[in-house]
Amino acid sequence: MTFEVTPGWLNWYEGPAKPRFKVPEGAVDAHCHVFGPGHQFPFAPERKYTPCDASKDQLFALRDHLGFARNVVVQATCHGADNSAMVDALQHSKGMARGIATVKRSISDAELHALDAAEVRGVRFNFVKRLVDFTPKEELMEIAQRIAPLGWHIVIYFEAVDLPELWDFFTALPTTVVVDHMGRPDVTKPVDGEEFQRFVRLMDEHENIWSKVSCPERLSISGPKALNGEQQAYQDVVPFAKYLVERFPDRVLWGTDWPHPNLKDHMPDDGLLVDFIPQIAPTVELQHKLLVDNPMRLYWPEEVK
Ligand SMILES: O=C(O)c1cc(C(=O)O)oc(=O)c1
Repeated sequence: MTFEVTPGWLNWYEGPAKPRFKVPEGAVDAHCHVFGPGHQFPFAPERKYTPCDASKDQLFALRDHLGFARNVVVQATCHGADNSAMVDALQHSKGMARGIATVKRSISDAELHALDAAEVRGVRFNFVKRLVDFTPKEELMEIAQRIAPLGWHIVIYFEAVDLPELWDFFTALPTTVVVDHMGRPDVTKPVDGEEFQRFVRLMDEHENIWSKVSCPERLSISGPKALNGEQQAYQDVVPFAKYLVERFPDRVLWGTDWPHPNLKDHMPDDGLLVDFIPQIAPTVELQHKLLVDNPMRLYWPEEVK
């Protein structure tokens, strides 16, 4: 099957810079995706966008180039609840990748156990309306109750304005909960303003809630863009991510978000995205927690003494 990409689609950046920031040994890129390839793993009929291909081999090449050791591959919405491209990536990673799946309520216990055997460690619940159709909360809660005994966790993706309405549901989830991209704050608003502080309170009051301090390229309004060697990219996002890293050092994760679905303005140089890390995690200790200790505890606990 061949697919035509969504008009205006930006392909991931080829030939990224070698990062100047040397990530610690054993670092984990805890949020990335694979897309297809479409001829091998067709995109889902219910998808809201059709991306370019971004294969597991291209992902692993990027991992090595950036100096990372491991990946967490998050099911992209363009594959719906067909996790085969993501699982195929895990199975070819030599144990160096874990996965986050999307599942429907109709999934059987045997299918869940097969995903577990393939090193899937969680499910993603997506509330971003441009990406997915609505799923009733009772269906999601039923899935949550079924995956909890596997020791899995739940990844949630939502926009900051929707947090009040989703608060009760999120805080009732029975597992560790990981928020994608800091709950997508509006970075034109102040860090100490009501909206971001609501998110901080969510993490403050609920010790099972973690955050990915990822996607400055998605959230930034001011730039500058991570292109052409820029070492001070996305200045307006720095205070938000740094705040979370310093306040919740043991509950933050970082990921490239490669291949960066749905960016409209520019495609960042992933090498320069890595150079963003010391802006938000300014000490060696914070960097080690963010890139090694925290993701290892969540995704490879059997290797953590
Ligand atoms: O903001 C997005 O467009 C986006 C989309 C997806 C996905 O389609 O799965 O994942 C992300 O992490 C971010």
